[in-house]
Amino acid sequence: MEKVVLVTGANSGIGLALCERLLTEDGQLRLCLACRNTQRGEAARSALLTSHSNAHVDLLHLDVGSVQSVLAAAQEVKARYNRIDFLYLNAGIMPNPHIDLKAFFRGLFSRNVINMFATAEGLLTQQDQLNSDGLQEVFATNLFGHFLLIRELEPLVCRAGHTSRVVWTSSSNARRSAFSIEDLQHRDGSEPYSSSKYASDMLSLALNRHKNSQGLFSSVICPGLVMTNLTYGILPSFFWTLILPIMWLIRIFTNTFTLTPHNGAEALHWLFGQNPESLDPRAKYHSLTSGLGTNYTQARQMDIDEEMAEVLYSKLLELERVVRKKE
Ligand SMILES: NC(=O)C1=CN([C@@H]2O[C@H](COP(=O)(O)OP(=O)(O)OC[C@H]3O[C@@H](n4cnc5c(N)ncnc54)[C@H](OP(=O)(O)O)[C@@H]3O)[C@@H](O)[C@H]2O)C=CC1
Ligand SMILES: CC(C)=CCC[C@@H](C)[C@H]1CC[C@H]2C3=C(CC[C@]12C)[C@@]1(C)CCC(=O)[C@@H](C)[C@@H]1CC3
Repeated sequence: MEKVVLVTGANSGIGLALCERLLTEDGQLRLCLACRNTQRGEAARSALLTSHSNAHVDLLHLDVGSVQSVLAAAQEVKARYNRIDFLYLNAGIMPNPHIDLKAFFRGLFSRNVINMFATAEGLLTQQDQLNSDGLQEVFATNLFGHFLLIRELEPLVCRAGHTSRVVWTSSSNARRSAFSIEDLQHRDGSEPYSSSKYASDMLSLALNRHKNSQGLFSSVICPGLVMTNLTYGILPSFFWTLILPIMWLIRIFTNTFTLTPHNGAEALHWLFGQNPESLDPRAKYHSLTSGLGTNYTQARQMDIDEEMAEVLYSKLLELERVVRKKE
């Protein structure tokens, strides 16, 4: 039976590389590229069909940062497919990033240097804003839109006698200290990206608790540091060009500099071949690349408070009720 796979943020970076790898692995797939920009989505679809001419690749208009778009896209998915085997929740943003250069140079000469390059802890802040639904944009895009999508697609992913999978593209930048259960949307802080990624780690755990019995299994991954539109937005492009040789050098010392979207998609691709019952719901699966360029996936335990994950889950359900009422 052909598998149905939906990928959000599929038109570039890690999402597009994942699609390429999945089609190479399984030519029978029905792949749905969920993209907010139809032109960019069409370009990605054409590129995939150039290398996989017999593949089934569909396009879906989806802006995960908009409640109305998520509801409309979910209706469309339910009309097109009768089940979803894999839901890759990969779309993500980091708007207006700011690097603390002082902290960077301090970190460079400290014992924490490897961790700093792997997680960017203490280096990055962002400026977030409200979207047209009155939600914080980073929270709405990286977390809530995806949550709403899962809820809407429950008839296709929670089916008796059938297993479906949700995979979140999280980050090693996810940090417990950046998240507050009193301020889910991170209105008052300056690390909305870290907060939203930590929330996705918790939500994955809660989804497993609530939905495993209905055949839905959730996992989280970190792609490592990958050169994509997201990272190019952090520093001016001439700077990246300048330091790129240094970055390839750093790769000798840390396996988290995966650098290419193909390498970054390793854990996403690896999960595709795994039996969900063999996975650890408390683990984050990291894409890693050795100094010699070999890709592999490693499970690392997440720093998660199960009780807080439950509270987050119920708060998201409550917010869902509120936004549905508005709609
Ligand atoms: N690059 C890295 O080092 C790391 C990335 N990640 C995560 O990987 C994921 C993929 O990012 P990456 O490939 O790096 O960056 P890209 O910017 O290349 O990809 C992000 C994708 O998400 C899409 N997207 C953004 N906002 C929305 C939206 N509102 N609705 C629908 N799609 C949207 C983008 O579409 P569009 O082209 O229209 O903008 C794009 O296709 C993100 O979740 C990111 O947080 C995690 C750790 C490290
Ligand atoms: C390599 C040199 C000499 C300088 C680059 C310094 C920073 C720009 C760089 C160091 C660690 C990086 C990093 C990320 C962005 C760029 C850095 C801060 C991320 C935050 C990108 C998005 C993610 O989700 C994280 C996993 C990355 C963690 C490391």
